[in-house]
Amino acid sequence: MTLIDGKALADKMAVELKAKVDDLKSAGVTPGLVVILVGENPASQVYVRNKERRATAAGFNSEVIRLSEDTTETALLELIAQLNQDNKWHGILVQLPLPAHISEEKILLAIDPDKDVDGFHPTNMGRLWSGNPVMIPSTPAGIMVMLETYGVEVAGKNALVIGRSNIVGKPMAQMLLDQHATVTIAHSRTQNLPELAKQADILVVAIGRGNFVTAEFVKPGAVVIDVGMNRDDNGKLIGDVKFDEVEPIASLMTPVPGGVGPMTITMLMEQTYEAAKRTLSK
Ligand SMILES: Nc1nc2c(c(=O)[nH]1)N[C@@H](CN(C=O)c1ccc(C(=O)N[C@@H](CCC(=O)O)C(=O)O)cc1)CN2
Ligand SMILES: [Mg+2]
Repeated sequence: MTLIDGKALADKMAVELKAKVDDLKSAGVTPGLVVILVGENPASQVYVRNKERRATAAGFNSEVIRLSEDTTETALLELIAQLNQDNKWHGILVQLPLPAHISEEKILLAIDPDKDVDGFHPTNMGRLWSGNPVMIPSTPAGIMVMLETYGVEVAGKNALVIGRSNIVGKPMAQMLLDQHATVTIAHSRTQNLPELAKQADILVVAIGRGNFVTAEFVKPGAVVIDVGMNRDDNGKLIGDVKFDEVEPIASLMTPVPGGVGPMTITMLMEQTYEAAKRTLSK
């Protein structure tokens, strides 16, 4: 089994991005990423800090707007409307999850689709599904880059995506389909899931249950991508795949941590850069 080193790939891409950003700056455009964080979710605080750090390291203009837990939906909508108008920002990102009193759907709909670096706006989801991707969700985008980098042939292969979220499962399925895989989407109510999974050449697991995928799910030689981030009873970070069991069966596999996660923020930076570059030709 070969381990897919997401961390090393992310670091390499960050170096290359810095050079591309320097060129873009010479042409008069500095990519700008603004991140909005509402509330005190500890994991979100870590992710947002990492985004800010990585944006600054890439040479972007970068700002984090931290709002209190009791921020109203109206206030957040007004802020987004302002940022949509501000040419300094090529990417606007609202960190999820939002507090329960704010509608995620309404907020995501308010972001200018051309600044929606997460690719969560229905316009961008529709662009992706109609074969004309512009801004795409960074987690599945990072997985596609990992597959390509590690020479995984996708065309004609059986790919099974376990999980149907808008953030990972659905866009992942479309990106694999776009590369001519035969794609199945499974989820918590799928019957005979181990049997189904055992037919997959490429297995992407984003179901959000620790150690869910065991040896009986995996075809010998399969490529196994683990999007899960769960805590075990001791507080240790674990994936959706039972690593020790699957490792002897798979040909290629992502670890948790150090696999899919680091590539997520890398792809966010790439998309912000691309959005900034597009303003040159406007
Ligand atoms: N607006 C968004 N909200 C959320 C997204 C998103 O893409 N856009 N995704 C997740 C959180 N997330 C980025 O925001 C994210 C999660 C995890 C990682 C990561 O690098 N994970 C590491 C482990 C980190 C740890 O030790 O806890 C890894 O897997 O190696 C990056 C980004 C939900 N919200
Ligand atoms: Mg993303």
